[in-house]
Amino acid sequence: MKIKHTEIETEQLTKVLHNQKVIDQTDAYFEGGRVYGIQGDSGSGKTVFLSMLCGLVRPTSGSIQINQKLLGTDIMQPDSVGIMIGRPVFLKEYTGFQNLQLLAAVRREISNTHIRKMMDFVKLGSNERRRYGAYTPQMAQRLGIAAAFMEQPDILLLDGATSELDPGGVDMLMDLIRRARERDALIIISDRNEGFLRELSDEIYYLSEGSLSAGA
Ligand SMILES: Nc1ncnc2c1ncn2[C@@H]1O[C@H](COP(=O)(O)OP(=O)(O)OP(=O)(O)O)[C@@H](O)[C@H]1O
Repeated sequence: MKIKHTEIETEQLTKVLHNQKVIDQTDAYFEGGRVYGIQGDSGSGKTVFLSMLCGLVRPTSGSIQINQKLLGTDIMQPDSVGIMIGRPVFLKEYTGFQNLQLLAAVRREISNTHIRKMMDFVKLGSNERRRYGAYTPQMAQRLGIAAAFMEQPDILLLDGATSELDPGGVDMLMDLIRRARERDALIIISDRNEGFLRELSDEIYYLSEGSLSAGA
């Protein structure tokens, strides 16, 4: 049984891009069992912030600790993380199922049966033989969601995860996020769909001029 309680803490986190402080000396604390919504104008730095939390972008200065381990020094990425940032990237010649199998082969924690169940859950089960290259944008988004959630990660970072989804798809994603919260996952979402963000978030933060502030 998992006893670990997941925590992410940033201290004086700063990212400079093109002489602009996109993130500016930001202190933040996130913990498992909660959903955090990040709002902010286009270009305010939401993607950069989430990309730093999973080790995809290195901070200019300051630190990120995940379960007391320093990201970039003790660990290069979180041990257990599901990420949806930007468009999903998969191999075009492989089917969705084969793409998920490839990802699952890294950790070897889940079986083909589990992957098949996940494909069914995101409503791609009936398209098992279709190559990813022939997927519609909505199918691609659903496969990205399956990839992010299938190993039941401790941390979920979801940036624009509702884009391309129809209302049924948004409901499915909300269901997955709620289940993840129930098993104590730490979830941070940034999304243009404000209703989705407000409905799910335990806490909302606004990112403006490089700083996070608590929202209403
Ligand atoms: N790889 C990069 N190189 C240089 N500048 C970048 C890079 N990525 C982002 N930026 C800049 O950093 C700033 C923040 O971008 P970011 O994509 O994080 O904003 P955002 O809040 O996610 O926007 P949106 O809501 O439109 O997705 C922008 O000014 C952007 O131009």
